[in-house]
Amino acid sequence: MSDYTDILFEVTAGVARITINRPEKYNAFRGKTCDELIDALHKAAWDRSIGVVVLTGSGDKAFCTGGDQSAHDGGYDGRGLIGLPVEELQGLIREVPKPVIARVNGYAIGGGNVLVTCCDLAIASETAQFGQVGPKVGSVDPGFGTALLARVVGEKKAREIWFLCRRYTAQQALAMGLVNAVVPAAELDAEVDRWCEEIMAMSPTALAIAKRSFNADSDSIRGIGGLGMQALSLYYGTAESHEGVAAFLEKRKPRFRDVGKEGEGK
Ligand SMILES: CC(C)(COP(=O)(O)OP(=O)(O)OC[C@H]1O[C@@H](n2cnc3c(N)ncnc32)[C@H](O)[C@@H]1OP(=O)(O)O)[C@@H](O)C(=O)NCCC(=O)NCCSC(=O)CCC(=O)c1ccccc1C(=O)O
Repeated sequence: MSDYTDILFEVTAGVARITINRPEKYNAFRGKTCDELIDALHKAAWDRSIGVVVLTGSGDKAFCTGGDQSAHDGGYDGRGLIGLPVEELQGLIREVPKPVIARVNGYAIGGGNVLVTCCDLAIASETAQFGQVGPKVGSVDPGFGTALLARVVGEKKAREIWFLCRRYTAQQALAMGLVNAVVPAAELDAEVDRWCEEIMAMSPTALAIAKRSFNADSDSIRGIGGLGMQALSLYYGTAESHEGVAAFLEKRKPRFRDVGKEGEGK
């Protein structure tokens, strides 16, 4: 695969930059977007001339806002259990044997926030906003999105993020350890370049070993994610989940408690 439609892929001075290029959808991903991201990450992973991967979104509104709700009809439009190979994508960000930096240029919401969580490092513009919205739109990311987030920001904060679906500023994300640095929007690229240059001066093998050893401690979460996706595919078939997607698309508040009785937690 090389003729990408949903992403951009460029390599400069050992840095692979992968950009989700769907600004009209606030860089939400559909099945094809995930497949292209997976393909580009594989390329970057095994090219020895590449030392760092930068993941970002195009434009200045959004880094990524998760699954494309307009491509969601009781499941998304691609392959896998829920029509989006997100667990493969998230796992691959962790498997790439070099640092992956999230360059967060705007909203990192839902699955976008999960991508930030999975990246090794994250650098945000002052205008970035973070949060999970699953319980508001009839979804959840029950793997790295929950359990790894808890490792990153702490159990109480992660539960707050998921249970209340609030939005957090870049400074709040910095304070909770979700990002490494916050800079004015105009300085984002220069800051990311600085971090990449420093990394490029390091031993690639030492970095790869360090990354894998960090991962070893949290790799069991991948199994939880697989189990969770199996449950999510059943949840997507319920009236409760359909109500969340419909409410988002119709720009109204969801009425979860008025719909069918299939789900738990009523
Ligand atoms: C991102 C917002 C907070 C922006 O809010 P606001 O500034 O008020 O602008 P809006 O008018 O809401 O949006 C502008 C414009 O963009 C469109 N848009 C935004 N996000 C999406 C999206 N995800 N899909 C499709 N379109 C989107 C929006 O419709 C507007 O278009 P107009 O044509 O101008 O009307 C806000 O938009 C927001 O909260 N978006 C919700 C994003 C969302 O629902 N994401 C999916 C979340 S599901 C989840 O979190 C589960 C977690 C997960 O990771 C996962 C796991 C397994 C499978 C899938 C997922 C997954 O992410 O879906």
